[in-house]
Amino acid sequence: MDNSPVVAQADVSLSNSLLVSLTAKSDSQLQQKVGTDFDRAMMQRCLELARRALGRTSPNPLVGAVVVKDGEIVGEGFHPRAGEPHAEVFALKAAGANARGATVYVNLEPCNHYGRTPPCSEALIAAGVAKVVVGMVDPNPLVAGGGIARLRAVGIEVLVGVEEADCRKLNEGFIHRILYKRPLGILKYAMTLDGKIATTNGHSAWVTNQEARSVVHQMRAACDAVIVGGNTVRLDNPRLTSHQQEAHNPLRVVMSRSLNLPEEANLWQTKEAPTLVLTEVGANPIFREQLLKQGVEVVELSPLTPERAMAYLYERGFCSVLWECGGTLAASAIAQGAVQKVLAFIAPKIIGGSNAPTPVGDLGFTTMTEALSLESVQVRVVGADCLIEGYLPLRQ
Ligand SMILES: Nc1nc(O)c(N)c(N[C@@H]2O[C@H](COP(=O)(O)O)[C@@H](O)[C@H]2O)n1
Ligand SMILES: [Zn+2]
Repeated sequence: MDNSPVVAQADVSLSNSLLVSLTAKSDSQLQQKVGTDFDRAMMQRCLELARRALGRTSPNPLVGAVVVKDGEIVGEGFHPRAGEPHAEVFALKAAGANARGATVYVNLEPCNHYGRTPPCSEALIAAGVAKVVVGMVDPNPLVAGGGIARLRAVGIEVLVGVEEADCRKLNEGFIHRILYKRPLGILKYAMTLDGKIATTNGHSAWVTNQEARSVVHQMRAACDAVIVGGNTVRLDNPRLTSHQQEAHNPLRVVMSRSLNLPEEANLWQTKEAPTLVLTEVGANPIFREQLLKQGVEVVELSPLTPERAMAYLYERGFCSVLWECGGTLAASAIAQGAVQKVLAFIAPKIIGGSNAPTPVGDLGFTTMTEALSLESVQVRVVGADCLIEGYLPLRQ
């Protein structure tokens, strides 16, 4: 009898965006279903609304809210950016008097503090809502259950944990930022089936197909910054934008100790998206001036390391940073704890070349037992390519 994984094979041929979990069960399968089908559908609507501000809310989270009265949506809203009102406030405003006695759905616990804006808990109480359905507790110590407690204290029914896995995934950068005081570092690379990211002479356009490259563009739209090293600028001359009209473009960051970079590069064109060059104190002052004249921001950090870069980007309010660098920088970023998540595109191509570059340089490991085993691994087929996504084990 043929015991091959027929389901996976069949699905792969049917869909080019199929998600196959390598683990026995995916996170959402493992998660107990909370709420009714209607509750879950409303929470998914909140997530959809929240995504409208993808890449634009940091250091704040992505939040959407829906007000439901007598089974009908009477108000919706999302948080557009830090400093502007929260999702709940927009949704309550849209609902107007209909908010009295209504149920409010929101993917993150309503806040209960005065930050840049007043507490949403008080706005919900003032609007006279009867019930609040929450996707996840806010990890922000200023909230951390306080919003839920405040609502319950005045007799508002609160249900927590509806579609929690999806809510956490959408705001994984925000959660990581709050818990670890660093942006979430995501290492993305594209390699051939034989593990090469370019040919021996550095040519890499393109390892993967258009579909995979479009997924990368979407990833960029969701991130606050994308980092490359000087070598990537010299060899690939990338644009690092999201390549979509309305979408957010991340801050494009180049790490270069020497500032020995090309005079002309797509990254020095800053009309479409901003560029920041991180360098060492005093490096190549003439070229530094040239960059500044073209509108490129230059910041000196000594010593210039991935950890220092992430600490700096945290201070700038970033939640997520995409590492699109070569193997040497990727290895230091991993070694210094600047990477938590890996997105590896694998193209079914073989290029060979014993000196062709690979995605991760030397980590100093000598035995296979030292290998970093990714967790919560998911495999997705994207066009003709494959995307493996997973998380590095948390460092103690
Ligand atoms: N529930 C909820 N909805 C939103 O739309 C939000 N932006 C948040 N954010 C929480 O409040 C903090 C930011 O407060 P300010 O915008 O500075 O007033 C943020 O860290 C989250 O904890 N929550
Ligand atoms: Zn709020």
